[in-house]
Amino acid sequence: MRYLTAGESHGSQLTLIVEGLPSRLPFSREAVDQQLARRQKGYGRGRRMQIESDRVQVLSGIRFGETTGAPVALAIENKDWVKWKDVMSPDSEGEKTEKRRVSRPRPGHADLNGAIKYGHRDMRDVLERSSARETAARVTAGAVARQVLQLCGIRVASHVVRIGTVGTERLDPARWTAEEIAERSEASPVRCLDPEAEQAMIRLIDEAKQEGDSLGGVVEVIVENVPVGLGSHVHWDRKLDARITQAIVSINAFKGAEIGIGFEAAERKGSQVHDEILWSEEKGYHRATNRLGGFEGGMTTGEPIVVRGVMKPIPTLYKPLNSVDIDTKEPFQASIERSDNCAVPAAGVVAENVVAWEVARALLEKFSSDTAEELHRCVEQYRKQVKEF
Ligand SMILES: Cc1cc2nc3c(=O)[nH]c(=O)nc-3n(C[C@H](O)[C@H](O)[C@H](O)COP(=O)(O)O)c2cc1C
Ligand SMILES: C=C(O[C@@H]1CC(C(=O)O)=C[C@@H](OP(=O)(O)O)[C@H]1O)C(=O)O
Repeated sequence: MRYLTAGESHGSQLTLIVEGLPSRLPFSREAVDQQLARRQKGYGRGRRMQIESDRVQVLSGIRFGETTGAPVALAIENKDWVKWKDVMSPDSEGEKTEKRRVSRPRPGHADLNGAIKYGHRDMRDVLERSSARETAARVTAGAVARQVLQLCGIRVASHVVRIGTVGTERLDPARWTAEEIAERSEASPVRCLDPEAEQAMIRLIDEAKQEGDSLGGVVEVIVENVPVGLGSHVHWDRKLDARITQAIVSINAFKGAEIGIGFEAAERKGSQVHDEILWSEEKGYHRATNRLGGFEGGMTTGEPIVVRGVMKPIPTLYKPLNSVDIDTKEPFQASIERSDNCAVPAAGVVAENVVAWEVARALLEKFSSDTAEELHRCVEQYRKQVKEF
């Protein structure tokens, strides 16, 4: 299974093609729209989110609520486009307008590097595509992938574990199910499970906004009921933990990812890191702990996948940073029209969906899956086989 996205932030729409889905998979447009709506929420978002109301349009590959096995083409309209039609015109006869031309690169964005690399004197040709607007298409891909996961009883959830200096304790996995995490985080404006930390995070976002500053943070994604042995130890690019961390770091503004206790493993002794193996009639093989976040040797262990991603603070600041105009080579202080000042809660939804995609992709690689029924049968049979191993 693979996907491609296309589209600019202020162009007419985002386009997504998903190829390799099983046929006869029930497809719910409402479930995709639900994920899109979740991505638009979260305390700290800017005015653009009041303009957009993302909904998926199905162009091909689905008939009467089921996949046919053909590529699925989907689109999400950019409502803001009506105000940008002349600036974003694809017609060669269209006037290459000076209006909205960008000659002032914003620190922390792709503007300057992209302009130098692709030879653009108008950095709009870079920033339109580098914008995190594109994450709406990636959430759509993840929402489609979740329909594969749902068929196999695999659940995905996420929550915010840090914004700026305010963080929460690690979850006790025995206490929290994916369903509870999803429910509780959804009820919180910052998608945090701890009510005290939630209030402190909100205060921090308000303070940063008043100062014209921005904030980053950390999100955690949990995937439950994953079969043992997704991914592989035999080759670097088949290791699922590596694919998942790449997916996380590919989200705009994400600078790192860790599996399980991640960087904390460096400080601990081996006996405090590795998860002892147990067996019982009821559960089959399982682990006493899940410090390694559901992975050994690039393969799933059957314990929940636990992955965290760190997001840098939003680079566009109302408090201006120094930069250099590429026309005059003169220094200037960046001024802005609108921006998010914290997008960590929204980015958590993106993280959740890119992880869902990678898990579904690994599932379809492992199991025979021309039809949804075939995939379901193979997964069930394998789960039985694992228990009898
Ligand atoms: C959901 C989401 C919303 C974002 N919103 C903004 C924004 O409003 N303003 C901004 O400057 N950056 C925003 N960003 C971050 C930039 O897109 C990102 O920092 C930039 O494209 C440069 O990429 P890099 O940080 O990965 O190097 C957002 C990121 C995400 C994931
Ligand atoms: C449009 C979205 O996020 C945008 C991501 C973004 C950036 O620079 O990444 C900048 C802002 O866009 P604009 O400059 O149009 O206000 C955000 O609103 C979205 O998440 O759908």
